[in-house]
Amino acid sequence: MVKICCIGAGYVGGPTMAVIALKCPEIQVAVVDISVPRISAWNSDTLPIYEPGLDEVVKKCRGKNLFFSSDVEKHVSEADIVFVSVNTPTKTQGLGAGKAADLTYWESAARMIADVSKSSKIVVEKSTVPVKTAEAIEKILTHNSKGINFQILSNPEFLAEGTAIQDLFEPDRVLIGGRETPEGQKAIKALRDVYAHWVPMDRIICTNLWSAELSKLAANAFLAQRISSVNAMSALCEATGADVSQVSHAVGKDTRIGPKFLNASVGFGGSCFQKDILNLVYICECNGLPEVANYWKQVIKVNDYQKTRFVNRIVSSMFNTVSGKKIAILGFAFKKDTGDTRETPAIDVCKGLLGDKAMLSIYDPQVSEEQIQRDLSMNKFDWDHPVHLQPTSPSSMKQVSVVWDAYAATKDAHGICILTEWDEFKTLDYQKIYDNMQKPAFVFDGRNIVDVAKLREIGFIVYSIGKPLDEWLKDMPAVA
Ligand SMILES: NC(=O)c1ccc[n+]([C@@H]2O[C@H](COP(=O)([O-])OP(=O)(O)OC[C@H]3O[C@@H](n4cnc5c(N)ncnc54)[C@H](O)[C@@H]3O)[C@@H](O)[C@H]2O)c1
Ligand SMILES: O=c1ccn([C@@H]2O[C@H](COP(=O)(O)OP(=O)(O)O[C@H]3O[C@H](CO)[C@@H](O)[C@H](O)[C@H]3O)[C@@H](O)[C@H]2O)c(=O)[nH]1
Repeated sequence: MVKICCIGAGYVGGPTMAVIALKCPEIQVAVVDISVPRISAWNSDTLPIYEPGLDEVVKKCRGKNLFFSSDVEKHVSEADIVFVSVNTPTKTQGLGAGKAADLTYWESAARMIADVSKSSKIVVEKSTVPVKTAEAIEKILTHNSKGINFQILSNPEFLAEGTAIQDLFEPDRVLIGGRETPEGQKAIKALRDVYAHWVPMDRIICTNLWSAELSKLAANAFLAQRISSVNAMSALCEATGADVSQVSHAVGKDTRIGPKFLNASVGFGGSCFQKDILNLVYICECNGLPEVANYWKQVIKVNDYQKTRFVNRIVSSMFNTVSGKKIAILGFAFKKDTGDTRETPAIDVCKGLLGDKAMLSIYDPQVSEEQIQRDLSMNKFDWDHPVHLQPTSPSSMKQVSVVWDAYAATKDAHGICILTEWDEFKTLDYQKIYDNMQKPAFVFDGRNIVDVAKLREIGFIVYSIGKPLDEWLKDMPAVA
């Protein structure tokens, strides 16, 4: 029986291994993590991450051919294939701080594999890593390997949170990079055989190691670049009276461009886009390519501009101050259908409003009060780390209250900011909300989900990103 072990039971390791276990009943899959609470949660009825469809998959396989354990060394030593799916956040200190990937977790996992292995293994990079990481990992493994053969493969993951199970069931592609030696090719085939249980062969792409590593960074950079492009257009739409949804629709109809990933928003978030682009920028700089680095840096700059622009719109619309005013924040997660808040634009928007002394009342159906308080008190990039590896929660902020209902959040508020596109925000009783708010009542829709005409009819002053401006906002500066 082939044995797989995955180091890192996070957003990638957990769902990916659960799907491999489901699709390959004859393979035994162990997911291990240094975090005992995280492993306990995977073994309980309340999984540590919220992901539609995940519960069902885990329940079908757990205890049969899928196991979650904190006995990392035992499972690694027994495995034929070891996936490494640990976090690779942005470095906060030292050389490359604020840009380069922090490979501390990766390196310690590699050293542990070298220490405990007694038989040959295929080691698979599942984490997103800088191009050429496999070379460094190879050195760590082979210098400690006591004659054991390790083959390194790069098999980056392309799932998106909120649709992880669907993405894993029907991936656009599976990418496997390996050495161009007979042993490397044999290792590629072994991993390809795992995915071939459910992924059509023409969707399994095999490349050299460096192409696979770089393709992951490139894919995220291209996706984020589309969002920054449409967000840049949204500012121009507001200045000219064009409607960004109409522009996106017209542009996306061109089959060379395509309709996906053209939704204007308050900015992209999530643990990947910013981190991976900063990493790409750093690699370009290290390779003497400042023009290429600056090109990609601009994607992040436009994203920061979009978040600042949104905050400035709120403050300038509300008589240039939100000091002491209650603002309802609807949605805190970086996108709908996840409880993940890493790099969520809500952190920057809330911090901007808190800087102007607003009183925030926050509601998100999947994010806990503890997480929100922690995010708002943390330094940039610290929130890239898993909760259990973050500094302990500082005392909670007095200007922030977290409530469990959109109606409680909006009661007596001066304004509402929609920061996550949860479906339930589309069907709220906005008349009831309006009746219970201070007047004039403002809605700032950072996700373009509300019916602007209907809300204006009720009496709201509405700002919706990239849409023709409300009379109220027309002569106010876009960036105060
Ligand atoms: N989140 C996503 O949607 C996504 C998608 C594709 C790729 N990725 C990439 O996958 C990687 C993992 O991301 P994630 O979101 O799953 O991270 P995560 O923080 O949710 O999970 C990583 C886990 O690794 C564990 N860990 C760290 N060092 C360890 C060690 N030495 N031994 C055992 N366990 C260890 C941590 O405790 C944590 O539970 C990152 O490189 C990320 O860029 C993420
Ligand atoms: O048209 C769009 C699409 C997305 N977003 C925002 O972009 C961010 C990222 O969304 P998404 O890409 O759907 O989620 P992630 O889970 O971050 O997935 C991305 O990052 C993963 C980690 O590398 C990759 O595996 C995925 O392929 C890639 O889509 C979120 O804040 C979205 O709200 C927009 O603002 N407009």
